[in-house]
Amino acid sequence: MALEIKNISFGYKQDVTIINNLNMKIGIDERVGITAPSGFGKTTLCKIIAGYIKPHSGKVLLDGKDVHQIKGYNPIQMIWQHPEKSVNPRLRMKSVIEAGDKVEDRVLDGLGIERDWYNRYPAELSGGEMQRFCIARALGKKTEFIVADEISTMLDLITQSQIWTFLLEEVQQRGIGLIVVTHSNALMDRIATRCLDIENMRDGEMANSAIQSGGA
Ligand SMILES: Nc1ncnc2c1ncn2[C@@H]1O[C@H](COP(=O)(O)OP(=O)(O)OP(=O)(O)O)[C@@H](O)[C@H]1O
Repeated sequence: MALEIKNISFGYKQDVTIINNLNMKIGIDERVGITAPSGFGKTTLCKIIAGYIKPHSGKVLLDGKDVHQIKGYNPIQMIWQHPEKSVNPRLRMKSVIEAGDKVEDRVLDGLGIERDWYNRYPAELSGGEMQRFCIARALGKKTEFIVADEISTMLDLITQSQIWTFLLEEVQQRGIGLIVVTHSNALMDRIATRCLDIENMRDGEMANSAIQSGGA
């Protein structure tokens, strides 16, 4: 199982290209860190990979299948930087978590999700509690890849550490590929088996050849 980004180009305005003919291949056994300066297009790339934005040209393929054609549960799950923006504010957390694939109790417990949070609305949870729900929701049984876009930036260090310890163990045990965007070198060194600096990737270059980062 591999994720292939093939000749992807995209811009929000016709005359401004943000992503220009990008190529990369990521295996399910990899944890790939993506870096670039602010505003360079990391979130945009994450949204394209997870199927939220269609590229102007090129394709994202999961095991050879175009991810933008996949119907039903999306095996490429994105976890967003701002969890409150990624849930419907009018739904109680029980409905939020049940809207996706079945999430095992082991995952809920591992993330420290208390069951009495289920009856609350998103605005009644802290940012850290909400992010735990969003991570659990992304870990449905049919998930093959997780795209984590700055998911712990707003959390305190203890919560960051708890969440990453669980998430890392989970992806390694279940064989889920991980794509991580972070500005933290320490986190990158802890998590990534490979680091891609998309700022320095030349037009059409295969990102496979980018510099290696330390493994976790
Ligand atoms: N929906 C949108 N419409 C128009 N322009 C957008 C939109 N979303 C993002 N942009 C612009 O596209 C560029 C890339 O944004 P993106 O959020 O992908 O960058 P980033 O590398 O993730 O930044 P950061 O590290 O600050 O989160 C920025 O200049 C941003 O202003």
